[in-house]
Amino acid sequence: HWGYGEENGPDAWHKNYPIAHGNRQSPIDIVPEDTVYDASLPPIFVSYDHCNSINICNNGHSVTVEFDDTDDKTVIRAGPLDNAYRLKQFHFHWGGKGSQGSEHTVRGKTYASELHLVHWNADKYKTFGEAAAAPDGLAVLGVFLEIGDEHRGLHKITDALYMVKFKGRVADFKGFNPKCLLPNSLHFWTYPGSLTTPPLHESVTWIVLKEPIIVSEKQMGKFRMLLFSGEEEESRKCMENNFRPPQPLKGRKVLASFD
Ligand SMILES: COc1cc(C[n+]2ccc3cc(OS(N)(=O)=O)ccc3c2)cc(OC)c1OC
Ligand SMILES: [Zn+2]
Repeated sequence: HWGYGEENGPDAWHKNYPIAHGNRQSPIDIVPEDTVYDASLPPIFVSYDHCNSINICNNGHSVTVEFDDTDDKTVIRAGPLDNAYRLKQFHFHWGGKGSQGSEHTVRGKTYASELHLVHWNADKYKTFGEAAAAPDGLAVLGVFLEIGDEHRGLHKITDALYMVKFKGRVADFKGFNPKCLLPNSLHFWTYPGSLTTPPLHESVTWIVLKEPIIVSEKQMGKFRMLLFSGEEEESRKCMENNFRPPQPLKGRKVLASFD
C-alpha cells in the first residue's frame, strides 16, 4: 500500500497511479516573480459560519476532520471558482523535527506544515467521489503553518490527537469551525493541479494563501505523536514527513490575486 516510506513513498506511487507523471500534478514550487497578477480575479469568499465538524480520524496518512457536506452550509466561492464548493474535510501535512513539512514551497522555501481544506463542486456533481474524478470537481485551500507563538485555534485539534493516535481510529469531534485556522489576509495564488496523495486525481483547483498562520513547535510536536501504524502492528512509526515534494509545472500558469 502507498505511504511515505523508502519503498512505498512518492517516487514509487507512479507504479500503481501512473497519473503521478501527468501534466497537472501537485504540489508545485510557487515562484512569486513568475506568477501573473490577475486584477480581474475576485477575492475568495469563505462562508464557514454554520460549520459543523463531525469527527477526527487517523487514516494512516494524515489526521483529518470530516464535515457534514449534505447541504451548502460550509462553502467557498468566487476567486477562481465558477461554483460554490462544499467543505468535505481538512487535514495536514508536516515534517520531522523543525525541518520541512509543507507540500507547496515558495521559491524553494518549505514551511513546517500545510493545512488542506478540501471542497467539492456540489453545484455540478452529486458526490465527492464523482467530483474527485472531474477536472473542475475539487478546490483545496492550502494554508502554510510557520513555527512561532502558539495558535489558539489549533489547540482544540492538538488536544484531540491523543484520541486518534493509531491508524484507523475515529473520534467524535463536533462543532469545530476551521475559520479560526485562516490567516488575516486571503491573498492567494491559484493554479490547476491534483490531489497530492493517491489516487492523485487531476481534479483540484488549488488556492494557496500567501500569509502563513503561526503555530508553536510544541503544537507541531503533538502531530508527531500520531502513528502511521495501527494498534495491532508491532512496528510503531511516528506520523511525520507525510508530504509529497513539488512536481513539474509543465507549462502551467500560476495566477496571483494580489500585486
Ligand atoms: C468519500 O469518498 C471518497 C473519499 C476519498 C478520500 N480521499 C482520498 C485522498 C485524498 C487526497 C487529498 O489530497 S490533498 N492532499 O491534495 O488534499 C484530499 C482528499 C482526499 C480524500 C477519496 C475518494 O475518491 C478519490 C472518494 O470517493 C470514492
Ligand atoms: Zn493534503
